[in-house]
Amino acid sequence: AASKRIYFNNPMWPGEAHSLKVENILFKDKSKYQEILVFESSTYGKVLVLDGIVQLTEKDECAYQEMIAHLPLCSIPSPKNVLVVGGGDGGVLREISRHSSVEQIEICEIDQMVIDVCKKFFPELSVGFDDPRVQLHVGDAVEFLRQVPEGKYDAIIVDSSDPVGPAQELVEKPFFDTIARALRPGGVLCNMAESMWLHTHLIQDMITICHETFKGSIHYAWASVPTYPSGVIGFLICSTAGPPVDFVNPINPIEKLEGAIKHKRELRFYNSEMHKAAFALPTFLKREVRLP
Ligand SMILES: NCCCN[C@H]1CC[C@H](N)CC1
Repeated sequence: AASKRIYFNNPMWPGEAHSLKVENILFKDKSKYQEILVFESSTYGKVLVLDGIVQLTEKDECAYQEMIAHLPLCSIPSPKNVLVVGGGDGGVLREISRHSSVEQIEICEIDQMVIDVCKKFFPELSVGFDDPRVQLHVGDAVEFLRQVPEGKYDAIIVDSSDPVGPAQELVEKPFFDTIARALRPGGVLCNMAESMWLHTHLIQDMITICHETFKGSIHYAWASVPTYPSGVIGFLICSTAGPPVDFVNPINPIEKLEGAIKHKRELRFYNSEMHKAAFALPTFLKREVRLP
């Protein structure tokens, strides 16, 4: 029988849709926060979908998880305390665990069902939860960050879904204020920053907020992720003002990860050249978005 296709339309990308051929549906339910779907695709392996938006596929998740973790962690000298906001699939945890300097990895994910579903269907990602340095908090990161001691983290990674639904508040100023307070001087934030082809207004709004909130450096980087809208995803890397010794250097990685520690799973996307290249921006973006 002709296999089914799922079309991914969304008001976040009007006038276009991405589709994937479906072999079979593996899971479909509603959590307290969102609809969760897992299916076996014909060409991208298993796929996780939240509220009708592709979150990850087995084939291309490496690009997003590796870049969102290593762009910040290779920009500061020996990160120790790291916080992940979102990231309930465990992929970012898997990547952070490659850094031998890291002593504690906290994660605040709002939806327990996402964690349970990923442990069942995406062991290649949820393996991240097995690292003994990981401490899981299930709850709203907006509240979680309010009670975090000042200056606790060297790095915070916001691995969020789109700002429609549970992740709405994660692009608003009050949230960025709590992030800046939770970072040590010279600490670094890396958050998901949508598509340069589709969302330059949203990117500009986030950069304006970050420019007011983070007194260190602000950089925009991007990577190719074929199953995300327009095939690319951006990252905002912001640092708090810090003493010169902690100079954050996003563009030229100071931590060479490739040879660092033997990890059961090889890197598939990240390397130092890709790290540097990620910060090269097309002319239209430099024109449309005022990067400080
Ligand atoms: N943790 C998996 C990735 C979550 N981030 C994605 C960014 C792009 C969005 N359109 C979908 C979620």
